[in-house]
Amino acid sequence: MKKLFVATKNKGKLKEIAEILKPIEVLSAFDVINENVDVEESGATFEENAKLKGETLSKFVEGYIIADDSGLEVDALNGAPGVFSARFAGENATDEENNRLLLDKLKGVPLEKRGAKFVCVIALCKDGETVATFRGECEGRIAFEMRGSNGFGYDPLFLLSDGRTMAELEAEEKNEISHRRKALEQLKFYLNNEF
Ligand SMILES: O=c1[nH]c(=O)c2ncn([C@@H]3O[C@H](COP(=O)(O)OP(=O)(O)OP(=O)(O)O)[C@@H](O)[C@H]3O)c2[nH]1
Ligand SMILES: [Mg+2]
Repeated sequence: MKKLFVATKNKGKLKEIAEILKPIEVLSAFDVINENVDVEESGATFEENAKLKGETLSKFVEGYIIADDSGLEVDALNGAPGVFSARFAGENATDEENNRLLLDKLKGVPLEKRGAKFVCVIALCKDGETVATFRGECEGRIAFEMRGSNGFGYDPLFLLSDGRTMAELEAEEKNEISHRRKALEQLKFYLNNEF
């Protein structure tokens, strides 16, 4: 079976990527390299950060590796937290802290002005270079309170058009519609011609 490394430390992402890419076998690059590699996500865009992570980690493994840089863009906050989504409430912030800060910043903002989207950029890399990048987006609104316990990150606050939050969806349902699914579909199409 085909194998693909993923340059992520985020277990939630890894699980979704593995599910979506089946039957390709997905392995975390961090499980097979011995060194302690830390990539500074200093890029201004999801594309830049995905490339930084993928290119750096590709030097430690054989063959193709993908990196996922993703986040939430909120209209009323001019696209924030964006590339800072994981560290919105501080460098080692928990999902709960990030969600609370987001609710705080949107206090008093009515539902029609709470538009937001999730963005996921996947970089496909090999031998220190990026081969291609793929972008997926998913639109919604920011809820007034957290609901649901599935998924990760901002899922409990991400309201879909059917009234449920992303965290109220079963894993399979999220993987049908998510930004990550949309980006990975393009990767799958690309790999079919390449891999
Ligand atoms: O509710 C969510 N549902 C999602 O599907 C999702 N995808 C991304 N995010 C948020 O955006 C950050 C990514 O930041 P990020 O790409 O730097 O990843 P990370 O630092 O968690 O792991 P790594 O892959 O860099 O190792 C994450 O931590 C989350 O806060 C999501 N939130
Ligand atoms: Mg990160």
